[in-house]
Amino acid sequence: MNATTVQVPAGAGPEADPRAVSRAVRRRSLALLRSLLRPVARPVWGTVALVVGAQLAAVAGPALVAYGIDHALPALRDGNGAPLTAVAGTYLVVAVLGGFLAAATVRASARASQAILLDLRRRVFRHTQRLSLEFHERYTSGRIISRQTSDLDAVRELLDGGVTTLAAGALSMTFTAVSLAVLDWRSGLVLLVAVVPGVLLSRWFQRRSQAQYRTNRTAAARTIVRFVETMTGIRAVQAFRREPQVQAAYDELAEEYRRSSAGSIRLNGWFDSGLVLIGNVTLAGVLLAGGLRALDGDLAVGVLVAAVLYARRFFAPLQQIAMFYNAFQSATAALEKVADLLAEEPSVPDPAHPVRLPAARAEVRFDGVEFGYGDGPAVLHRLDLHVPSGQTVALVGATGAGKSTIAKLLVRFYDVRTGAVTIDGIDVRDVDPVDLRRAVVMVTQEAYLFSGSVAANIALGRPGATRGEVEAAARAVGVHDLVASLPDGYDTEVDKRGVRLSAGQRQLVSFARAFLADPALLVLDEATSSLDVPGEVLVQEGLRTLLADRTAVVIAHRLSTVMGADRVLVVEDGRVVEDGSPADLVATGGRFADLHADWQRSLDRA
Ligand SMILES: Nc1ncnc2c1ncn2[C@@H]1O[C@H](COP(=O)(O)OP(=O)(O)OP(=O)(O)O)[C@@H](O)[C@H]1O
Repeated sequence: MNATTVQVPAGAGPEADPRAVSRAVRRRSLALLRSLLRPVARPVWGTVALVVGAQLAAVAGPALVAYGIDHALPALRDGNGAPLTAVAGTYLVVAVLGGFLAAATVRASARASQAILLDLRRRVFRHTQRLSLEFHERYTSGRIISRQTSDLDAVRELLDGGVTTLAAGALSMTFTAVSLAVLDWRSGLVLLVAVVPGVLLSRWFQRRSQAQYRTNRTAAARTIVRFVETMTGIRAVQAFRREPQVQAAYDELAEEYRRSSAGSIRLNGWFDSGLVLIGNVTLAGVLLAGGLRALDGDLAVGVLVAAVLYARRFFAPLQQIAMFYNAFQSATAALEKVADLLAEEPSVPDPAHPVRLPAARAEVRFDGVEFGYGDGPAVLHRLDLHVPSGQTVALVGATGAGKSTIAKLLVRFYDVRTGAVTIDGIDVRDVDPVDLRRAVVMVTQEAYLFSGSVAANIALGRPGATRGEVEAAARAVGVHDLVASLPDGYDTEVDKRGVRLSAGQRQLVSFARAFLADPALLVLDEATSSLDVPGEVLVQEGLRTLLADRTAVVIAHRLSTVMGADRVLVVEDGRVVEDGSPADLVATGGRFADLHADWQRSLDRA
């Protein structure tokens, strides 16, 4: 989906009326805006007052000039300098005050806008993190990055001066027109006539730029999404030598982005030129009409000068308004998309009445579990399973059989369609999320390490763990010697700038992390990649320590792991087709016995 497509609100089906959808989207983004403004109401009102003050000060200038020319100068000629001193002093005070108010406006609006942005940035992160795995599989990382970067940037651009410029521009035009009408209504009429082409030109620009901006945003979003997706999959790109094709596709998108940006610059150019033309013609009109009347003695010279100054001022803000109108549009679109993201509900909601599970024994049951991903076909079909506390169960079966799905239901990455998954007799949907996270830990194949030290990565298992506890966990799973041999020992950085650990080493670090977490139920997706023999032995020993004294469900890829388990479940097409101790299953013959024989043969060959 591209960046500007209006997304269907949560719960609305594909048949929803598009107008109702866009109303819902707008309502949501307005509600978001209101909630963002509420905490900064005072600075916002302060900014409004400052903008009004600054514009009043600015509009007073020409009126003072008119008074100076028509009254103060003649008085001076008659020997009375007081009016001129007064008007010059007032002019100076107003000018200084105007400058002060303008500076104060920038400060006040920056304070409010930065507070709003901080709030929004935090909300987007907190919310995205809270959303369930199902959302993250659906919403590409490129789109999430767009929300956090270009969309928040669009809002920032508007808030950083855009809103105040728009408000100040509109106020300046209104005040100028009113002042001119009060000072000399005939000159005001000339201005009124000039407003007609001005409005027509602005309407034309507004319509064109709306379309143009949409094209721009789509092109920008497509470029970002393509970039992120290519770089995320860079291994596959390089492995399959797809660089030329990927480059060509990206070049095309970048060129489209350039073309649409050039289009909007051209449009702005036309609009600016049109405004300058209308402005100059208006000025000439005011000067001509006023000049003729001044020659006849019907209009004071000072008023004529002030009228010319007002006419010059009138159209000036339109250019800025036009410039920020684009920013305004893109910020509105961005805010809609961010509001849309914030309206996403986790598909795995926290329980309304959480049940505490302080000391889990981790007796696990699947009772008539049916499950499928999203609206897709069922992957598990009425699965019944009982794992007593302390048992190690190995799940084996062909790829796509449903092993990982069983594991993901245990840690509640997803909720079942029917039936229930229980731990110690409590439905996992009702267990207090904090207790569930403590009781059930999943170690995934990829053994993801965050940037930071090895110690910090192990300590993730139990926040607040001491260095002694981290080391003890590392010793237990047999990774201590390895860590100690790294350049900075436990403080060695494992991010891109630091040491790169091998797949087996990462696995051991993730075992240490899980050991430290000490969950009652460990769910482990064993790595498929085979290691060299010493590495393999280390990992197997680490695994044995990790699995001891707890309930464990292991998606096993190694014969040694399977044979070390208390029980083997053979999964086929979302059903458990064999269940028993490894030795019994080999003895009775069947799928596992065949699998065991295949495994044995491949080991003999190796
Ligand atoms: N996120 C997902 N969205 C939709 N379908 C999925 C998703 N993950 C898995 N599936 C489907 O569910 C079925 C079971 O997949 P699962 O990953 O549980 O199999 P598996 O036995 O763990 O396979 P493997 O050994 O290859 O990891 C497959 O048909 C797969 O296509």
